[in-house]
Amino acid sequence: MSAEFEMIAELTDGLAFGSDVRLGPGDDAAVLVPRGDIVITTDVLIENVHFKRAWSSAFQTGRKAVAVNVSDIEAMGAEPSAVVIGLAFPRNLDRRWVSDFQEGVVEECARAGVSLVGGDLSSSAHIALGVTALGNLSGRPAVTRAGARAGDQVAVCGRLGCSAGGLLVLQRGFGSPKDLVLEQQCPTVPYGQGKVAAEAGATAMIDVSDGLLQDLGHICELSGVGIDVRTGALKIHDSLARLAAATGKDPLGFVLAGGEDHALAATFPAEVGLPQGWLRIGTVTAGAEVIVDGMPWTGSVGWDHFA
Ligand SMILES: Nc1ncnc2c1ncn2[C@@H]1O[C@H](COP(=O)(O)OP(=O)(O)O)[C@@H](O)[C@H]1O
Ligand SMILES: Cc1ncc(C[n+]2csc(CCOP(=O)(O)OP(=O)(O)O)c2C)c(N)n1
Ligand SMILES: [Mg+2]
Repeated sequence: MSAEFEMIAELTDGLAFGSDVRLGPGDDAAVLVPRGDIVITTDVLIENVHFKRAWSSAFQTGRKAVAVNVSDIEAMGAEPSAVVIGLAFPRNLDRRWVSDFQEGVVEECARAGVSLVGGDLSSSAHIALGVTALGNLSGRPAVTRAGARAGDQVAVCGRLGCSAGGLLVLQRGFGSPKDLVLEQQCPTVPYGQGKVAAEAGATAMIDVSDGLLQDLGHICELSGVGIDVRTGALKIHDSLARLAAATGKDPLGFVLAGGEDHALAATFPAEVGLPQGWLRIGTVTAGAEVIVDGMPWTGSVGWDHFA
């Protein structure tokens, strides 16, 4: 067998599949049994842009590749079902990196409740990952970015600011606070909460990947509304407060604009009781943009690949 096919056989040996997988890896394409409308999303992760081998283990990178993609499925109010992963890496990369990466992929797939149903391998100068995730709506409508209405509550579920704090720690050559670094190496996605929010009546939803203010701005733009964020309602994790104090930074900067949180942000009608684990952080207004404590925000709103 060629080295490539041997590797594929190793990577796909012993995978477990959900009940909606008719055919997994090994053929030209996988076959899934849909439950209602299907949602599909893709994100690439590039070495030295999204992760560094010196900062994250292969296992953590495998987990992150799945987590950041499934997070978009959650944000549509869907139940994650399957992922396919394209993996390109240098010919001389230690094969151990690839097998550890795959262990991380399999671990996160189990946490997220998805089946790995296919992929692709290629050689390349740097490690590049392309992940596509699918989810089922089971008869529910998708929760888009376009449904927020003035008067709605704005709420989040998940951790804000920790991943960006961890990035700063790593950039400065440190390894602690450990909880922040772990969040950067692989964000904690609130799996299952997308469907919970949808069933609770969420009117719009997004996963926070580029920074809370920037991502809430997408809801404003597509819903034709404004959002007023109340900073007093935001949770600032203890270790983030310590990092901010030690580096002379405003902890709110991490929480409002850090990015890679993969928390869910959603809007709910005013009369709805928020599901457990969701924190109200603001209100949808009749305006047209995101404001903070009633004022325009002059700081960074988040990550831009091409700025
Ligand atoms: N190269 C592309 N071709 C087609 N659609 C794209 C492309 N890049 C991004 N999009 C679409 O633009 C929207 C915003 O993309 P992005 O900011 O990456 O969203 P997210 O933060 O949810 O990953 C998504 O609906 C995505 O599918
Ligand atoms: C080596 C390295 N440098 C910088 C970052 C920070 N960073 C990279 S991408 C990104 C934003 C999220 O990525 P993106 O590709 O925009 O995801 P999407 O919004 O499409 O889900 C951030 C904060 C990082 N994680 N690793
Ligand atoms: Mg994207």
